[in-house]
Amino acid sequence: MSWLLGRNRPQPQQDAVLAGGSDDEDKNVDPQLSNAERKAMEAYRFDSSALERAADAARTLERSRHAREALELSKLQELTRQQEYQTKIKEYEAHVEQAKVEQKRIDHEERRKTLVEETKQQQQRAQYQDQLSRRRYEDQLTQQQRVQEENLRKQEESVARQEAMRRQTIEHEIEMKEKNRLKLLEHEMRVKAKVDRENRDINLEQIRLKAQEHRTTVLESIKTAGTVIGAGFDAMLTDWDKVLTAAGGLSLLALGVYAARGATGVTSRYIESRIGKPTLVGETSRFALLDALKHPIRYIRRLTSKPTDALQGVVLNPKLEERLRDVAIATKNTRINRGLYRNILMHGPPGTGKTMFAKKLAEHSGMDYAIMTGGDVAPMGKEAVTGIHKVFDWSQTSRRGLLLFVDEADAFLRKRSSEHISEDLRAALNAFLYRTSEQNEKFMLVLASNTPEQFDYAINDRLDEMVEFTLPGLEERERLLRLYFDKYVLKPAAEGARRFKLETFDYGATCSTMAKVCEGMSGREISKLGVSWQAAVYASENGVLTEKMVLDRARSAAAQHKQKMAWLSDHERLDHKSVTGGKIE
Ligand SMILES: Nc1ncnc2c1ncn2[C@@H]1O[C@H](COP(=O)(O)OP(=O)(O)OP(=O)(O)O)[C@@H](O)[C@H]1O
Repeated sequence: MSWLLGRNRPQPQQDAVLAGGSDDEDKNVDPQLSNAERKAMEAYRFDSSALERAADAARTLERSRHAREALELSKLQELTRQQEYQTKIKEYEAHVEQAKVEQKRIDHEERRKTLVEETKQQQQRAQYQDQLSRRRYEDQLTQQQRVQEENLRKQEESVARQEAMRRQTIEHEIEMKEKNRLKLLEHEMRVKAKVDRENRDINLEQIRLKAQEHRTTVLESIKTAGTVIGAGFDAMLTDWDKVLTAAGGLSLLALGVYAARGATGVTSRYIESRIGKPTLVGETSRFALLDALKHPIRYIRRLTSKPTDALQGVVLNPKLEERLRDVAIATKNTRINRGLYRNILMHGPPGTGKTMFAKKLAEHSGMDYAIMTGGDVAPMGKEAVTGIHKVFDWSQTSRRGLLLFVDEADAFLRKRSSEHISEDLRAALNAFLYRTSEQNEKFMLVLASNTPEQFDYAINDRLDEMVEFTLPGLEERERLLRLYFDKYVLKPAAEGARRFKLETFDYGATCSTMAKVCEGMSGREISKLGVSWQAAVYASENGVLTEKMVLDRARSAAAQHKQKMAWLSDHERLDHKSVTGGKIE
């Protein structure tokens, strides 16, 4: 419609029209008027030229052939523009809706976060409250414990004071009694002395009479005996037959005595070589005839005893236990099948259970065992060879099969090339080698040594199995401590032994603590610790073994062990590494 109102017309023309108009108007304005009055008048003036132009245009349009189409077109354009506006409005509304949804989502998210945060804070608050209450409870417990300990201490002190008082009273009583007794004795002696003094003459007379009587009796007896023997001799010497008979009888009696003595010696020597224990054998489970007569019940019990577990009461590391179990099974089957026994070497630090296992092995396999010590061979000198042969002869006669355990075997089975070995020892070694050159179905040889590197090579050559016994590790120490705590403390306490009571504490935990303390100690040292707990109870005043006493003994044993290790000379450290299990502290 702008073209209709002439807005799109070129500006100069319009300006010209406006200017023209203005000129005409200026002509109509009174020249007498001031500028201000003129301006005020212009404000009320109406420019009708635009309306006139519009009317002209409308007339021109009415006259135009395309007026109708132009109007329709302009209407259409107007409609289109309105629709565009509507679309934009709708888009805008959609945007607004979306913004609202987004806002809602953000609000929801915010609320959720707030909720999570609040929950977290509540949890933290609850945890903190919980911690506080726990701490309060622990504090209460500690306080109670302290009070209890204090009470206990006071009670103990009071008991100790009472005990001291009681002891003082008893001592005082004893002292008084002793004094009274001495006074009484003195009085009695004094009275007796007085009486004696008064009766001295009578007593002397009595003694004199008794002595005279005794002398007369003796003289009478001698006189009678002399008369009888003299008469006998007189009768015998006058009769020669009686003399000859007496001489013959005496000679026969002497002969009988000597013959009997000789025969007994020969028989006993024969019996000893067959069944008697050789001097080199220190300990044996084999019963001699005499032992069977002396202890028949023990003998019968042993005959009827069932084989035990070879590792019962022996605590070793699991791998070694497994290996020894194999050895035990093999040995038992060898005995059952009358096979050839294998020779075993057990080496390792002292007190690690070598002898113990050897005995158990024999019991488990149903064999007898005999223990000899290598150190006993050297002092026998020239007799050593005979001694060794006796041991092997005796071993051959065992019906059940014999496990011959040679402890400290290195003492006489050392290298022949060594300068330290004497002639007698060399001969003993040769005898030993001779008797063990072949494997045997009568006896099993088990050698034990702390220093097997000293063995003669010929001995090494005879070994079928070598087993190393090591010092117990932490786990084994704990098992050993439990074993010996049970054996030496719990059992006697449970059996109600007199003056043997045990305080209640966590025994398992105490054993674990001690296992750490007793580092480096051998099985023997730990078993001795068990005995020392018993000694502690017997030495205590009230006969109660407390946890503190148990731990104190363990600490003391560990300190002693350290001291022993420190005493090892350099020579021992180098030569006897196996004494310390390779560990030198
Ligand atoms: N592994 C172990 N398990 C249980 N007890 C043990 C063990 N080792 C040693 N003992 C205890 O120590 C004692 C001595 O052990 P044993 O005589 O067997 O040691 P060893 O190795 O033969 O020592 P040594 O080389 O000095 O002859 C045993 O009687 C036992 O009480």
